[in-house]
Amino acid sequence: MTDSPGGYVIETSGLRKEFRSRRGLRVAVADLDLAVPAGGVHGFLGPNGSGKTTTIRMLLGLARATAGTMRLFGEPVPNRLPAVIGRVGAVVESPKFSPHFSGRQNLTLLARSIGAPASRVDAAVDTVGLTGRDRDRYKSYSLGMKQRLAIAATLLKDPSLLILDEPTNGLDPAGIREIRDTIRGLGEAGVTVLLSSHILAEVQQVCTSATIIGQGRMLASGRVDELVGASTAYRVGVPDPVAARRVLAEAGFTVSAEMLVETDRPADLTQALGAAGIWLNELTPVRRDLEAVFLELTAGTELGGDA
Ligand SMILES: Nc1ncnc2c1ncn2[C@@H]1O[C@H](COP(=O)(O)OP(=O)(O)OP(=O)(O)O)[C@@H](O)[C@H]1O
Repeated sequence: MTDSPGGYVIETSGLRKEFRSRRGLRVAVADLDLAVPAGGVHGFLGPNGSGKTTTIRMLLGLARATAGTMRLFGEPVPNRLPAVIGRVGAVVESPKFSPHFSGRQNLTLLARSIGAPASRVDAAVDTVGLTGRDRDRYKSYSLGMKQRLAIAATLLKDPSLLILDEPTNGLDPAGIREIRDTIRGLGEAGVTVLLSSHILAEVQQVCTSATIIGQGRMLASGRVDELVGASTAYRVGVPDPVAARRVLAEAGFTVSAEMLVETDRPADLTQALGAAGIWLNELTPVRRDLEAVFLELTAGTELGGDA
């Protein structure tokens, strides 16, 4: 739940971060307006170096913004961070667990140190699917299990916002799937999750909404189905593709080699063909996946430049 009047759990406005070094000024985040709605899993997507970690670090008070404003649960941060941080769980860097203790022992120690009830350990272990392996030593865990334990650690304080920075980095497909299932479960349980990632397929499967950034700037934001559906291509099947291609070109449509036409006016397409006496035997919408949208939007933004 959120106290924010706009219903957003995370809001930034004109957020900017500059790094100064001997090599000059590097703008890591520029004029970023982020709005993460309450509930569900929100993807925070961008190529390497696009400013995701820097944004998250600013939200958590780990880095100072050069300009702009930020709110968590409607409260301005970093000023009011102490008032809201108890409701925020975050996995930004690899947490330090003791390798010789079991996952459960690590969690129990942590729960004690933050004053969380011991009963939360059971709930956290269960939520991340570590039940049955929780009494094994941490050092025997796979990378995926270690990452799930890191998420379990953030759940000890029963957060309503969970911020995960590239939680599947370095995991194999099975590990990625485990984390994905865990995150999906958390979203379904009513936790708002900000999931930073550059793995598109995973985000598309788990996120309800997403923000795409490139070179620290917002490129697109909205519900995943809207982002993906913003552009729909149609596969056109006709008995005479050569004639159809000519008619469609004259009507102002661009037709790909595979007879795909990108348009939001399929009725105009059928009308143009029908008027020329060409009747369709197929008109299939082909939705792009998030990866295609992402690659298109972020083309040329992979290399962070010095300003
Ligand atoms: N402490 C720092 N000093 C100087 N430059 C920095 C610092 N931290 C980040 N940067 C630069 O800011 C830009 C954004 O980096 P950031 O780590 O936020 O990107 P990211 O989207 O999280 O990337 P990745 O997916 O690789 O983790 C990069 O160009 C990076 O080199």
